[in-house]
Amino acid sequence: MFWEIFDFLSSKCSTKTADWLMSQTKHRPQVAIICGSGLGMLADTLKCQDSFAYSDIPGFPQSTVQGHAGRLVFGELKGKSCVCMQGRFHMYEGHSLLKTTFPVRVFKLLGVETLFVTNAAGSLADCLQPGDIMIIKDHVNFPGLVGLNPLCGPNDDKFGPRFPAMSGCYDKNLRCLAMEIAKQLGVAGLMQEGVYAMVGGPNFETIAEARLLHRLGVDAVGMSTAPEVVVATHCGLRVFGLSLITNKVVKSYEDSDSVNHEGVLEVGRLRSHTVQQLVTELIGRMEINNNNTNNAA
Ligand SMILES: O=P(O)(O)O[C@H]1O[C@H](CO)[C@@H](O)[C@H]1O
Ligand code: HPA
Repeated sequence: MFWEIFDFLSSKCSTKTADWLMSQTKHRPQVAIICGSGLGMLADTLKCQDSFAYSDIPGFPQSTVQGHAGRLVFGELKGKSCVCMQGRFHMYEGHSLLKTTFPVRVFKLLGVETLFVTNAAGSLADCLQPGDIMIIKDHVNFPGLVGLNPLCGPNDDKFGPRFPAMSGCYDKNLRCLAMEIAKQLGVAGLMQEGVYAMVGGPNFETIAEARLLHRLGVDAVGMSTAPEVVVATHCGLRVFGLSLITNKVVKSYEDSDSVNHEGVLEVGRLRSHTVQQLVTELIGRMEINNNNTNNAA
């Protein structure tokens, strides 16, 4: 009974939010971008902007983390209609996973076909340095593996199947195109593909946890992204993801370094221009399949 009411309300709520947004803006986005910590400037490149504070959007959660402004910005980038979240929601803020991923379903209802996710992450791989940009090839959803998954509860068949496949959830063609663009921009030296892992946060990892993640084959770790990608893949969106490496995760008891959120935001500011260039070029050059038939509407 609880789940039925919960499911009914969340599905109704995303429709209400999408309808409200469509009544407030003429933009009909094909691409949605979620900005990670310190990467909110991606929204500044959009032309002909319409923007809304999350607090003014019916049903939208609120951002509480520094570096996440809490604005939804519509506009155009290289001739493509886009919507950009300047600020995402994290499980550690106390949002349910359904709330955390709520905007993704709203995007689906708006007609979005491709989701760009960006995040700040700590590197475990020795070859990834602060300032490098990792194209996400795959993820390990640690909360999801123990049942903290936004798709738990009754399945909403309007959005997707009960048991969605997650292999190949980061689109291969977009990953290849991104690498090609990086070469043309002369920043290929900063870029490589890797595996992102989501942990619950909000504390950064202990040394033992860092060593465990490293041994498991994780290249970069953060506290977001996987739930958004799971929900996007469930409802048939194409996904492209970038992690900006903001720090090395401490893996040695001899190492006196320690990570903090200010430092994470600072690297975001330093690399903002490159991330912006990559995302803009990729959006400009990618083909839109228009396969969002919007069955969920
Ligand atoms: O994943 P994003 O939102 O980019 O932020 C990352 O940076 C914050 C920690 O500094 C955490 O929220 C972590 O997930
Ligand atoms: N760990 C987890 N999340 C993060 C990190 C990290 O080292 N850096 C940025 N977000």
